[in-house]
Amino acid sequence: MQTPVMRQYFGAKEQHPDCLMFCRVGDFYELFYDDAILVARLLQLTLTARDREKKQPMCGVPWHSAEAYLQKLLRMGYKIALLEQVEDPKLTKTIVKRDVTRVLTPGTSIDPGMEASDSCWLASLSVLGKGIGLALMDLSTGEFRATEFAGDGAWVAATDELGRVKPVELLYPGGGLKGAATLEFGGASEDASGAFEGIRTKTALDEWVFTADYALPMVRNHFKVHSLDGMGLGGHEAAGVAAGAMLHYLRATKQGALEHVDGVRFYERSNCLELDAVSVRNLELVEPLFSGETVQTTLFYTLDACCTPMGKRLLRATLLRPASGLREIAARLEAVGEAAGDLRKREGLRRSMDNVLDLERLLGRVALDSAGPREVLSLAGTIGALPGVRAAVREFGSARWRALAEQLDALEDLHEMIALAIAEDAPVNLADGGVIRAGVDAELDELRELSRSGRQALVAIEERERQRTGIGSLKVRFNTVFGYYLEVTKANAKSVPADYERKQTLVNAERFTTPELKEYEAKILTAQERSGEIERRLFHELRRHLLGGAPRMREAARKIAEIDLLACFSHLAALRGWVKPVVEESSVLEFLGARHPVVERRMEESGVGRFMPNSLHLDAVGGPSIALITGPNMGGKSTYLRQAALLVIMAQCGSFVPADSMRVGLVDRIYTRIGASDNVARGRSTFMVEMTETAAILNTATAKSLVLLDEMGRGTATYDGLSLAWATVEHMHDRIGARTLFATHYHELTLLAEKLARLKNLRVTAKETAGGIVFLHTVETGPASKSYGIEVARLAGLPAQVIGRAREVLKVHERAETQQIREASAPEPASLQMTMFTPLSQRIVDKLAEVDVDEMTPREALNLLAELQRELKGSA
Ligand SMILES: Nc1ncnc2c1ncn2[C@@H]1O[C@H](COP(=O)(O)OP(=O)(O)OP(=O)(O)O)[C@@H](O)[C@H]1O
Repeated sequence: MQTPVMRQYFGAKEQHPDCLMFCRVGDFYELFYDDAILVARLLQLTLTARDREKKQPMCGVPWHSAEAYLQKLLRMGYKIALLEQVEDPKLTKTIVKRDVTRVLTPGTSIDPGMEASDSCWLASLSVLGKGIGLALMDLSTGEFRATEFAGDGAWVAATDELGRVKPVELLYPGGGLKGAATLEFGGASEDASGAFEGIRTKTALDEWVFTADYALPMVRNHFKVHSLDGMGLGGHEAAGVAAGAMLHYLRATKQGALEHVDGVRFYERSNCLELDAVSVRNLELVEPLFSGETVQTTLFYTLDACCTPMGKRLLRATLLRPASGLREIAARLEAVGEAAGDLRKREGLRRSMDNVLDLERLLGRVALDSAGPREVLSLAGTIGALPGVRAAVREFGSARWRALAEQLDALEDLHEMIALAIAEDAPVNLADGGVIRAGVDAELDELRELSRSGRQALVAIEERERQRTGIGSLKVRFNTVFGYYLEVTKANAKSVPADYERKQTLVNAERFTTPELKEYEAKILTAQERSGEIERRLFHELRRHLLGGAPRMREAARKIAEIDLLACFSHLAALRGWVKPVVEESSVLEFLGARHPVVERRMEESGVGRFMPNSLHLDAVGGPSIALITGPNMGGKSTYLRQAALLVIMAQCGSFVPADSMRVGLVDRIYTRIGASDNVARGRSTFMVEMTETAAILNTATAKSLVLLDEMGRGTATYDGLSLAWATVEHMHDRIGARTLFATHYHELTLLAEKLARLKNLRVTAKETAGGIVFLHTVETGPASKSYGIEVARLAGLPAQVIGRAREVLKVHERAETQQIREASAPEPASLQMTMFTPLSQRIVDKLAEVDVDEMTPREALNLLAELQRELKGSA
């Protein structure tokens, strides 16, 4: 038979089938059945059972230390429902009522171990007609935004955005995303579904949640507006629906009133220098290429000199979405230049932010009702620093600094509100008392006086009783179970007067009370209880008032982030001697004496070597638009390619760059096809991944894009790879005209320079010395010499005859190949196929050369003939 608790448990489990049910029983959270088996294994807890037959497995964690266990499970991607006792067990005669008071999910719970610079995104994806809506929320800061994708590439663009943002949890319509995608977007869905694999927690919601009729009013009601136009969501129904479904989910999981979520912003992905998920990963903008590697390889790490968590988060977001407007970039660069040039003012500004803590997250904690008195004091401390920041910004004269000083609300009234209400030495927990300042509430002051005098009276009683009984060690003590008592050691128990009433006997001591003590106890405890109530009421009133100012605090946080980011860029520019890039409306990409910011810094830190500066000049109109880079392995080709992209990203973010000079015409999008991907784990071959990425580039790059292609074609047979690389370069040159850097091992491609007017050959240089090849890492004009392989072999000690013979063979091959390729690069594509590579005929020739005709029977000769013919036909 089921016990009442189990009945409650099953009822709750039925409503939250996808959650681990943590059921509060006394001082424990208990888990039952499959949940218990799973959690015991995951958290290494002891599995017990409710019954003798062990048919009802269970395990539990102490309630007061549950937090750490919950966080562990959330990090693993699980969802948890808390089935709490919702009435005081002391006040009920029957079974205590239990309800699910909160559902914790990876996207809705705030991980205290989260880095300040990290965001924890909950994503919601809607499909409405041909449009896809995406909403994103970071509950810890209240950041809420939405966007929309339409047209043929919608599905790919949406999944790409998910790949960039990397949400921890995704909400989607229960009918299944893949189904919806196939329905609406045909073949694209196959690829797109891959992007979801990286998201650990996927939560399907009923499809009606994602309808306009339900979801749009949800948004309007939450923000108390009549129309969504004001938030930029007018005309973007799919985005609005995604946002509404998310609010539904937050309500269903009982996340509270969410006062800090005070608006949802519509954003356009195309309003910035576009970086797809592949490039973000390849360029290691915010995360190392392979998880587990050190973060020091990321651009974010190299550029993070921010003073505040808001600044760090904005830096990260900015690297993922660099600006694409000249005016915006110019304004930032001007501000950075001014602050970089004035050490005193710049340091003044950075120091002014020393006491600025995580304003957004503190506000988030206040809104989610998890902030204690100390955190409210931290909030006050942070707000109190704002006037100083504003004054420091006012020192500067450029337009952006002036605008920021103007717009930064120093929130003096909110600071005063907290400072007047909360005691400076307030405890961590509200329940400990002493939170509200004296003078705020007359009744509270009176009650405090009462309990203070009560306690004084107890001291007096202790002193008097010691005199009276002659027991020097007699003490008045308190504990929550027995209240106040007189404690006397066992040895002295015989000296206790008759009017003492025994309360409790311990091993070494006896505890007593007296009518007088009882009277004081009642007084003190009532006063304390009452003042606790008043403190709670006042604290919650303060919280409500503060939340009234939430939109202003969030706005101030945004301004601080901008100020901090500009200060960070200025600091790096000055410290590292970086220069201001010229960002213009042209088709040029030019840098002189430039360095890879991450590699250079790592070399400096390790004290090994020095980064060799290098230069580049490309011009999509008129000048060379494609640089073909050849040279030995380890020569620095990849570094050179990435460096070009990183400098463009930095410049368009508004940062100075590590170069003697740099000029760049606005780039609309950066494409990268770099090295072997680790997508193989997802079951697609390296070559397939490579070609998919190349296809995306060839289909969507424009004359304003920057394209990096590194070792294209390596994943397949040499001839296939070379042909594809060859055709790709031609297409980039003739049809797209994007500024392109193409690093390759196919030496044959360098001959393309004779045919393509806007292609130039560059080589990374190396020098042969007695001790081996020394990489100079300089980039020069011209194709690389081909014989590095043979040189390496010589240094490795291959016999001189072999090296000599290899040189001869190489020469013959080079001569023949050059001739063939020249012929192949003539316009007719058919001749390219036939003359350049003849692998099949080569195989037939090889086979014929192998046979000894004298040893063959006529039958064998005929068989061979048939076999060769089959091969010929099979390949036709
Ligand atoms: N300009 C430079 N100055 C100093 N060191 C450099 C420079 N460029 C690259 N390096 C260093 O040389 C090494 C090889 O660079 P990189 O990986 O770019 O070579 P690669 O030519 O792409 O090699 P592979 O063809 O094997 O991929 C790296 O460790 C890098 O730190």
